[in-house]
Amino acid sequence: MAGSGELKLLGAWTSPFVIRVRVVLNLKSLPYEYVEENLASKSALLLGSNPVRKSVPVLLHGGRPVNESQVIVQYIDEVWSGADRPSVLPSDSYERAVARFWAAYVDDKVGPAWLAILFLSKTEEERAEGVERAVAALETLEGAFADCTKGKPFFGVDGIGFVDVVLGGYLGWFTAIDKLIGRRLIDPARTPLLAAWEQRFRTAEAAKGVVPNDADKLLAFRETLLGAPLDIFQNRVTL
Ligand SMILES: N[C@@H](CCC(=O)N[C@@H](CS)C(=O)NCC(=O)O)C(=O)O
Repeated sequence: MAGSGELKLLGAWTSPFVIRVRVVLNLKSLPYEYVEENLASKSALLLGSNPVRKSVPVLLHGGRPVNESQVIVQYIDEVWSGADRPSVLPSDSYERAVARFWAAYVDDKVGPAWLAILFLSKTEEERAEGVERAVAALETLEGAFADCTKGKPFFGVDGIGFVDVVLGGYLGWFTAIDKLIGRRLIDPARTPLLAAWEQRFRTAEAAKGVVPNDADKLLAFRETLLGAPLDIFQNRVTL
């Protein structure tokens, strides 16, 4: 098994993409050095490690960078496998393909809606439209959850898995959205299975201290971003 003494994660505390990696590092009980990046003034290490995207997360393993959160999660799962390290992806090839499909769906559908609601909508109507798009994607995921889990608590085979961490990374910002719109984005009436899943994920040991739950702090952070002419989001978002 590869050594774990040389892991460094470049991140940002609010980033859904960073959070999913941290949850997996916790699940695997891997010690790592966490470096909080200021995305308005990126470090030379970040720019040198991820020159193409210049984004977080970046995982440095023995000094070598791995980029893109879903790639990082799969890398960690492959390198640190075995009986003492719970697997995030299923061992069965077909089930693995299904998990990858739904993880991609989350970032294709929930990700842009999240950005629209919090950062890109200019009017109440545009925000409401973003909320509806998010809820529609969550309804589709509700069906996937029922199909994939057949009564189990998480998408993963034996606990928190790939789709769980990919979707769970957004839950911090969902807390802020809940406060902004005055109701739960993961609506217990429309998506009861996911609403129960949300509570389980938030309280899981691996998510504690990693998934933010302070809506006011997140909304204050959002205000600073909205007030700054940063290119943090518009580069990669297709609405
Ligand atoms: N697809 C990427 C998205 C990463 C991403 O968008 N990170 C944001 C923070 S939430 C970032 O670093 N933005 C800075 C920039 O793009 O300049 C991943 O999954 O890792």
